[in-house]
Amino acid sequence: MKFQNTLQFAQQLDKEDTLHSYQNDFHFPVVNGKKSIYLCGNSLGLQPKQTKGYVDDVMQDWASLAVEGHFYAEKPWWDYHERLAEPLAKIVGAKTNEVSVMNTLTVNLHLLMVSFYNPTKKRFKIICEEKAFPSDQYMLQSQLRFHGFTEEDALVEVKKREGENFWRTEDVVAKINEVGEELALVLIGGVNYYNGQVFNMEEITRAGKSVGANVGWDLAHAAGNIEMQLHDWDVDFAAWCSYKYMNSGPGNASGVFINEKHLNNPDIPRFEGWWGTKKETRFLMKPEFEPMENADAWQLSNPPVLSVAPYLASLQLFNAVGMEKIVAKRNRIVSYLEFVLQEVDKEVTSSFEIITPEDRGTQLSVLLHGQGRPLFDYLMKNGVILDWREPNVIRVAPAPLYCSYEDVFSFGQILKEGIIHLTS
Ligand SMILES: Cc1ncc(COP(=O)(O)O)c(C=O)c1O
Ligand SMILES: Nc1ccccc1C(=O)C[C@H](N)C(=O)O
Repeated sequence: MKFQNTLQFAQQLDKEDTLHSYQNDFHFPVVNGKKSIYLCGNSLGLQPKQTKGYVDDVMQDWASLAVEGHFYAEKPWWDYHERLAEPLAKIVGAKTNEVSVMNTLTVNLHLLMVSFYNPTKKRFKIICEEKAFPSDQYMLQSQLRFHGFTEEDALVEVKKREGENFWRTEDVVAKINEVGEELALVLIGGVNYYNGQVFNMEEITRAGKSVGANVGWDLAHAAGNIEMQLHDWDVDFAAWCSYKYMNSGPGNASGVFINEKHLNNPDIPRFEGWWGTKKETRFLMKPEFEPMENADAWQLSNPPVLSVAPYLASLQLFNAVGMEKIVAKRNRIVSYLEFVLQEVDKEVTSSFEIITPEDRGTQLSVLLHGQGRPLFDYLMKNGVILDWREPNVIRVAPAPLYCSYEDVFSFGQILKEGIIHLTS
């Protein structure tokens, strides 16, 4: 489709957009008395209007039932998290028994490494992407130290090529083959937080498995953003947070995927707690741990219901729409965003470049050579909410459920005004 950089054209795209009305289901921050243009769903998704009801229900049950709420609330708390597995499995391409919701992302990655990183003298190396999200770096470094290795010995980072802003799949695969029999684990962010690149998870997983390594993915920026088939790709494990594209609220519960083939395998080590033991016998308070037969075996504690409830609300919305429609809109709105940025670049003597490669989801990362931080500040002051990543990147992510083409057009106009304002 040939795009035009006019308000009328953007409004026409909105008219054709079957997801357009979903923006009314979200709360938007107001800046200067006006609804903001929210392009930051890759960091914190907006609050769906129906979420409060889900949380209020829990508060009400707590008030009126107190401890009885565990078993007699309308949605009893003791198995509240089970309601999330089916809708969530659809989003990440898993079987229902392979998915669970618990803890938070970094915690879950640590717990999953307990199960899937069991180094030996011969096979102990981990492959990750260079400049992974810092929490992932700290997690990997501390796991290595815990097992008696050092980063220098055991952490292999796949680099981008000189002068390029993205990773090449062939370089990841070549590194996997090079490390070969020494490779214990591949653990990469499925969508990179900085440049927005979508890794070829299927091919990289295949390569990792072919040399005998475990393969896991940090899907913080992937869940609710791209379509995945974790089960069919034979991924061993994955974890993601729910507060970005999945709109479940700040610091909220994380999702995990554990491949069915690893469930009920007594040889896989695991840190355990009472919510991982069989429901049927849990309250007999026996000393023996009898694992749940699904991914819930990794649960430690009784679910933080107030944090899981918003995730359920959000999943209900996601499933009502379906990932297929979300991805179709995402492709179009990101292409439109790219077009609008290119138009701005033509109209004013700016100097920025989009560093996100073609394999992308909802986010475009824009490297600013010129104005940098003042331009970002200008955008924020003028009602565009996006984010800044050191040293000089703004990340722009029009989440398909609540961003409109008009938002993208207006962003382009404000960006242009900002550049003119700062260079005049
Ligand atoms: C790729 C990635 N990994 C890890 C994290 C850390 O998540 P959390 O603070 O929820 O553990 C984030 C975002 O905060 C992230 O984007
Ligand atoms: N949870 C947060 C709390 C405070 C500040 C940022 C975050 C983020 O989530 C950052 C996000 N992971 C990112 O890709 O930038």
